[in-house]
This record gives sequence, C-alpha cells and structure tokens, in this order.
Amino acid sequence: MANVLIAPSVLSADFANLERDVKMINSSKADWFHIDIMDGVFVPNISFGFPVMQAINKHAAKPLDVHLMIVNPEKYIQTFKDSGAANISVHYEACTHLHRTIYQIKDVGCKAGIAINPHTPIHLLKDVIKDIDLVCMMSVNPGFGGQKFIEHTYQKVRDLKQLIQENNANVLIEIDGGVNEVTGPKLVQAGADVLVAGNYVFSAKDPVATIEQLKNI
Ligand SMILES: O=C(CO)[C@H](O)[C@H](O)COP(=O)(O)O
Repeated sequence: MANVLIAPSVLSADFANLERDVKMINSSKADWFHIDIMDGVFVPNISFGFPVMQAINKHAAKPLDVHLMIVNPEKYIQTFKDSGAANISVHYEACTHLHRTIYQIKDVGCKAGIAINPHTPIHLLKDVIKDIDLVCMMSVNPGFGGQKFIEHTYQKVRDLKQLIQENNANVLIEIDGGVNEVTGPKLVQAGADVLVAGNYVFSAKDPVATIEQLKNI
C-alpha cells in the first residue's frame, strides 16, 4: 500500500464551526492541515488571513501546510511561520526571485514548496528542483474549492516524478484540486505523495471515514 499523505483543505470547512472541524481533522487519519491563503489579486477570491490561521493553529494537532495564492509572498514568510506554518508553498507564477524566496522559507525553519498553476510546465522547475521539499501541483485553476479536476494532471505528475528522479531530488508531489475517490487512486498510481482534499472531505456525510478512505489508497 502506498503511504500517501492526506491534507484536508480547511477552505471547505464550516468557518462558523472551525474549532469543531479542526478537531475532526485531529481525530482523523489526516496527516496535515492544508491552509489556502488567497489575496484577491493573484487569484479572484479572498479566503482568510493571519488571525484565522492562528486560531486554527491553536487547536491543530498536525502540521499546517500553507499554500500562498498571493502576490509578493516574500513579504509575509516570517509572519506565516510565526502563525504556525510547517510548510510554505509559494506560486512559481507569483515570484520574481523564486530561488531567494525558497531560501527565505528555509531560513525561517519551514519546508519550502512551489505551487504551479495548471498551465505551468514541469520543465520550468528544473533549476530549483534540488532546492525544494514539495511541489503543490494545481489540478484546478486556483481560487475556489469544489472545481472539476483537470485530466492533464496525471501526465504532469509522471513528468514531475521523472524530473525528481533524474535529479536525485527529495521532493514530495502534492496534488491540489478535485481530489476524490476516482482521481485519488489514479494520482497515487501516477506518483503523487500528498493529496489535498477540500470539498470531497467536507461535503461527505462522514468526513473522518472519507479521509480514511483516501489514506487507504
Ligand atoms: O487551493 C485550492 C483552491 O485554490 C483548494 O485547496 C483546492 O481547490 C481543494 O479544493 P477541492 O478539493 O474542493 O477541489
């Protein structure tokens, strides 16, 4: 059995019952909390910011995997670390000095990830692949939960796996968007290490069992 890591996306939680939903994730087989930060500039939606993340962190018993869908992420790395981030992923498309930002993340003591939009080709990661811990591959256009999975992602996972192996790099492949009981197993077969799931988990009758089902892929 593959040891896939499961990261429920808090974006799909009930914000009026956030403590309850955080405790649900604590009690489940989930590995990380996936925290989506959206600024209304890089993506056409605004999610939540530091106070909400800090409130989640107060109750979370698992690492916070932070996905920054924001412009100028380098301005906020220390504050995200101080708000509880274990992993910080910045978008390739949002960083002019990507290599510098990766080391900024590492210097504050977090794992460094690069997130890529569906249109961004894998080969663009070649010169940083040995510097990072994680690639957060978007399998929907970022900005909203509950969107339809983009099928081209399977081939991108295989291409990324090959790039990682060719460079003898130590990088986790995380897939974000449209993960469910159909796409999840195919993604793991293609080489995914981490599955983010928002809508599929939080719209389920039994979210804990749904997380376990993904974990057992
Ligand atoms: O980054 C995101 C949106 O930009 C979300 O994490 C992603 O869409 C997961 O949601 P779902 O599983 O509902 O598709």
